[in-house]
Amino acid sequence: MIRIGQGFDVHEWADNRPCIIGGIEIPFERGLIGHSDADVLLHTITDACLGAIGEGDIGRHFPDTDPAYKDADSQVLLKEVWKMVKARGYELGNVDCTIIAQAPKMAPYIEDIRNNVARLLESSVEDVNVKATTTERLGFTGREEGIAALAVILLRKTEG
Ligand SMILES: Nc1ccn([C@@H]2O[C@H](COP(=O)(O)O)[C@@H](O)[C@H]2O)c(=O)n1
Ligand SMILES: C[C@@]1(CO)OP(=O)(O)OP(=O)(O)OC[C@H]1O
Repeated sequence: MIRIGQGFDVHEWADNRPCIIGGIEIPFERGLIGHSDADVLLHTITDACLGAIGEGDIGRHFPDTDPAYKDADSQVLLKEVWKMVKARGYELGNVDCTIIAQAPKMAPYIEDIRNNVARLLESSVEDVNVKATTTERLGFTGREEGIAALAVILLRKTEG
């Protein structure tokens, strides 16, 4: 049995915030705003996992009104959701993600992010793909007001 899930998230840029994407701190003049650490990519993957198992979305499980999640490490949130995935008897088939950002240039950090996502999903790095695109300066990402991320995940029932 296989299940598919998709995720999408947006966070706004701000000064004096760390830029954390995929659990990796990226040297950049700005960072992302959120109730948590605002890791747009990990939120997207978390939502894709929840979608695949029919469990709603990240805000339902980790409300942005709950002080427990103030400045939360999004890696911890994804790990919690991954436990739910495993408890239902699923493992990763593959996950494919896109970071939509005019800046920073993501290419130097993509492999580190990919390895970190594979670690969080207890999976092989070959089953994780992370890519980036600009929007050619168009729209809110192009104006560098914020960034967005998309993910599609395939889960499969573990054998036995
Ligand atoms: N924030 C980004 C955006 C893009 N890249 C890399 O550049 C390539 C070309 O981007 P276009 O938006 O012009 O298609 C893209 O394929 C990525 O490899 C990046 O590193 N960081
Ligand atoms: C992660 C949570 C919880 O801290 O907060 P934010 O960092 O604001 O992120 P968002 O992507 O808006 O979604 C879910 C939230 O509940």
